[in-house]
Amino acid sequence: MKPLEMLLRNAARSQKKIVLSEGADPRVVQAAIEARRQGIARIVLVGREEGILCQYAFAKAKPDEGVEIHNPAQSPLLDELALLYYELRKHKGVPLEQAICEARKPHVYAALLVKRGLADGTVGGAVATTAEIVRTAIQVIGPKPGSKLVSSFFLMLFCQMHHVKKGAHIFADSGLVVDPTAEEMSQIALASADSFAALIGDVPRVAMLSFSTRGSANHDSVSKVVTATEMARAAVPELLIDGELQFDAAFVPDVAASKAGDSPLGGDANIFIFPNLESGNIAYKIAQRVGGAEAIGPILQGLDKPANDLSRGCSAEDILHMIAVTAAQAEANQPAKARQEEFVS
Ligand SMILES: CC(C)(COP(=O)(O)OP(=O)(O)OC[C@H]1O[C@@H](n2cnc3c(N)ncnc32)[C@H](O)[C@@H]1OP(=O)(O)O)[C@@H](O)C(=O)NCCC(=O)NCCS
Ligand SMILES: CC(=O)OP(=O)(O)O
Repeated sequence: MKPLEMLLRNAARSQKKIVLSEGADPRVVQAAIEARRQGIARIVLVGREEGILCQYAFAKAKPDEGVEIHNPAQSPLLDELALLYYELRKHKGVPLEQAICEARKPHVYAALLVKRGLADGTVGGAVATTAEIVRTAIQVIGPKPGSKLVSSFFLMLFCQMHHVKKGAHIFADSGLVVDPTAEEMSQIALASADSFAALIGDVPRVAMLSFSTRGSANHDSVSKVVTATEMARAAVPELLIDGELQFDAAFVPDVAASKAGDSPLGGDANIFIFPNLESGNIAYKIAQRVGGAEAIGPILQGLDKPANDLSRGCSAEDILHMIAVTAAQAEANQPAKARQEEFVS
């Protein structure tokens, strides 16, 4: 089964409640309509009710029983959520009055719903910038126990006729950590390997990318990638990882054979870790816009609960796919015991 079909089918099975913080955006409403039509998730749309219903009317549709509309300013949950925000941020000197203002902001309200356990995950960023969405996710939902670094990745689906290699790949970090240290780059690699296994169910094969292969160039930024690879290998010896490699040596078996004949990846990596956000962000947009890859992201990893971003250039279909990914992350997060109880009841 194709990775996207698998994600959509698994989302439909789990019936998670996903909050869309930009509820009145026409692409968001289209995605909500399609998510309900395909039975992928229950949806909370955050925003002014008139604006949201207006978009439904344009689309000649009406919200069904699986859709809730929350206007933060009029929500009966506002006081409780503002208090929760205050508790989370008072150690940073945030006063209660400011907490109330913050909780009225749609993306903050959405993250608070997830933090409070009233929804399973949130998606925003069709309008807001990545910095706004990510800062809120980090401050409200927070890193999961044992994880210091929150990072992001794109699920890149190669499924066009011209794609010689088809299937799911990860590009990271293409959205969040601007200039990772070697240690941070190794953490991004390990988190991406876990995300790939959880979402796609395949064995991760990680390439640590550079403009150099096996010492063909000399520079501090090359040394960083070599050190990051060693750190990741030391932390998880069984992980299939190699670096420093150029993209062709990581992706094309013939080139791998000539440039890095000893590479355990053999030019068949499925996870590509970039040395910085410049290369990661530019690469995903070129692969998407020139190469015709389907790009789902930025998907955040290392958070306690799912909160995901979008590119402002996204389509309704991109948002639909992100709803499915968010549901899959929520399902993967859920302890096995809780899943069993849900299954029995
Ligand atoms: C994510 C981002 C907004 C954080 O930057 P910032 O808000 O200036 O960071 P700050 O240093 O002020 O940190 C804000 C909070 O987040 C925490 N934080 C920042 N980055 C973090 C990370 N990667 N993991 C975990 N925590 C992080 C800080 O510890 C701080 O916590 P606190 O408020 O409780 O003290 C920043 O990394 C960024 O702008 N990234 C690029 C986003 C972007 O434009 N991408 C391109 C398009 S996709
Ligand atoms: C991920 C990303 O690049 O987001 P945007 O296009 O909104 O800047």
